[in-house]
Amino acid sequence: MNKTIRIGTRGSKLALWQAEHIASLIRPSGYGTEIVPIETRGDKILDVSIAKIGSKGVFTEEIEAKLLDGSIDIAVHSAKDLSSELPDELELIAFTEREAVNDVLISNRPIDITNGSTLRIGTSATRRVAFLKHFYPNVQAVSIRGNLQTRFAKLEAGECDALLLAYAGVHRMGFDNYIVEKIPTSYFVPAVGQGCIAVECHKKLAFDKKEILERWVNHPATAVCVRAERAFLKTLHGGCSIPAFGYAHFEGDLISLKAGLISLDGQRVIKVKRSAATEEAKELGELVANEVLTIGGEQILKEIRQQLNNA
Ligand SMILES: NCc1[nH]cc(CCC(=O)O)c1CC(=O)O
Repeated sequence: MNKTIRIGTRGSKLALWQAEHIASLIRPSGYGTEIVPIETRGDKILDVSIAKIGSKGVFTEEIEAKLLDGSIDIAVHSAKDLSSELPDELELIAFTEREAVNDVLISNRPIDITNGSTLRIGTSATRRVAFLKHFYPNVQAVSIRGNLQTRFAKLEAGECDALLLAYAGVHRMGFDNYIVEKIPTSYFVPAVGQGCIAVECHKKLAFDKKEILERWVNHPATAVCVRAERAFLKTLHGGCSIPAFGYAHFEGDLISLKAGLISLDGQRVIKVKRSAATEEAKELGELVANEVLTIGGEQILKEIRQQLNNA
């Protein structure tokens, strides 16, 4: 029996860290691991914002091709970067235990975001730009792309006064010392899947390997929450380029999901919070999404599609 799990991943430092983390969870099982770095379209195109090149699969297509042809066993992704719809032959088999899901403000000097008339905050995620406009109308959002190291270099070079990033990535890359503020999830709701690492595989992956992943890598409580969030996103037909947000966590025995949409100008926030039993995670996501669509989300999505087409 072949007892080596071949792990496909993007080649960025964060992606390699995540793949290495998955390998470290697999290792105690007795199975070996091999990491296979794969370059994606999203890694090559650095000068246009992701929203404009069309988000669908830019960081995953080449990796999924290798899952389909069997040259890797699993692919490791930030759960956040995964499109809500996978190719039919593939599935998500494991989600790692989630750490802090917050966004954080990063700088090399003290920053007061509430007094931000002259602050330039580097970010390119549509959700963060819209939330900045909504909660901190005085700050200026400047588009900063590239991997985390590139973004830090741009901060150091003075292209912005601070960066707005996911805590998870900052922490994994060892940049904790630069965190000047942890922004509460109570109002700055994270992106779907933020802080969680997802493992994707072929539905026909060998049974023993599937069992290893389910037993040693998957964290059931996180998995059920992220599945609720992803059901929400799927019902909106959204990828990572729409300003949707969604965060589920346990409140006692129930999953509580807070999710919604924000208009690109930050003017309108549609937010719904509901809870359900764990067996109903998927239905919870769908229910919340349909409610968001009904109370104004449909209109926001329509406007966003028009604006992205015209950009
Ligand atoms: N969109 C890029 C991306 N994808 C995953 C992470 C960090 C890790 C995570 O959120 O799980 C980041 C960087 C960021 O948003 O700051």
